[in-house]
Amino acid sequence: MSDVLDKTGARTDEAAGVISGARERIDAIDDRIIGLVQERMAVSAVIQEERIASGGRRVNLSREMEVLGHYREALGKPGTSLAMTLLELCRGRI
Ligand SMILES: O=C(O)C(=O)C[C@]1(C(=O)O)C=C[C@@H](O)C=C1
Repeated sequence: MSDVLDKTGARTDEAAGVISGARERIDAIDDRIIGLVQERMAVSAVIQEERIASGGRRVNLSREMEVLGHYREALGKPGTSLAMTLLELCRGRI
């Protein structure tokens, strides 16, 4: 079996070609997602720094509930887990 067949798990050259092409698209999408997460972290930091400088707290739980609801409506229950991970990345663990 050739190396590309082995890497993709496919059993034919045709399937291996389709899988390799789709994986390239996934890698490109993941790069964009990572860039958006980093952009989200930077914007979130601006908000948190402004609130703390004004005498407020880093965390705003009512806003976090809105964010969790937004992801849950769009993606179902796993969306809540995704939003919790994003919030942890943006404001640290609480
Ligand atoms: O919207 C805010 O007030 C933020 O501070 C941003 C953010 C977020 O990353 O979405 C981060 C921390 C807060 O607890 C709530 C939400």
